[in-house]
Amino acid sequence: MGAPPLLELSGVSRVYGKRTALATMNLRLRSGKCVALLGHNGSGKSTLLRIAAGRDRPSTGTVKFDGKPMNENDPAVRARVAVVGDTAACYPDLTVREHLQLVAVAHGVEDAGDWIGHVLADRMLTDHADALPGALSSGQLQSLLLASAMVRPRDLLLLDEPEQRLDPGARRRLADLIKKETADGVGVLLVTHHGELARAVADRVLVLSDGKVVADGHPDKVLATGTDGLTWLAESPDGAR
Ligand SMILES: Nc1ncnc2c1ncn2[C@@H]1O[C@H](COP(=O)(O)OP(=O)(O)OP(=O)(O)O)[C@@H](O)[C@H]1O
Repeated sequence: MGAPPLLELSGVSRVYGKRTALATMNLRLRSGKCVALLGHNGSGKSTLLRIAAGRDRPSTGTVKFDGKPMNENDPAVRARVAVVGDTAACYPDLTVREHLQLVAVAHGVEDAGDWIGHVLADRMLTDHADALPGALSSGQLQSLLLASAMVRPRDLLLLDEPEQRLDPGARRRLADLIKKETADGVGVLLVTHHGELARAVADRVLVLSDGKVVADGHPDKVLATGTDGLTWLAESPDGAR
């Protein structure tokens, strides 16, 4: 029997009161692959990502990480799953470098100094290494969140709109980062509003609309070029290409 998928959602749905945020769906992610989730505001992308991270429980269905039920509180899960969310959780009195040192220490990474230096340079934060979060621009803060995920071990990387607030150059570096992650064998689940980013990095794209999967396949099949650049098929009223 082959290895189980890194992440497997089976029959997962999420209902809040009377609202179905996520209709029943299945998703498998293998190591070294990137699945991108696209869709309008409120279509259920972040709900799915939170469930995948074990931060929220599905109303139905199961979530397995490496063949075992996903449990965010399991130390093995916390050691192997990195999440870059949409909220900037920084300590106001720790510098950029101290944040990265803290994450490295918390995850048992020894002698992280050189690697932290590399990550700082990679995210264009070297000149801001000694700055407090309050002195960073919003794009630099987003880069710090990404850098925090890079200084710790990970087999699964969950990214919720990581392109937010990044300029085109920083978005290109983000695409390079995601491609390097998958090349290193990390499985990446990417929530994004950016079709170009999804096309650049994803092996598969899922489009959600009102909590339902309305398109699923290779980026070239799912993503079409619209008047304002890449858009997704489901955006056209009749779903036609
Ligand atoms: N804790 C909650 N309680 C009630 N409803 C919620 C909760 N979280 C999300 N929802 C609802 O579930 C639906 C899906 O929300 P979700 O945040 O997953 O959308 P999204 O696709 O990530 O949107 P965006 O692109 O705006 O980030 C929305 O209608 C939202 O209002």
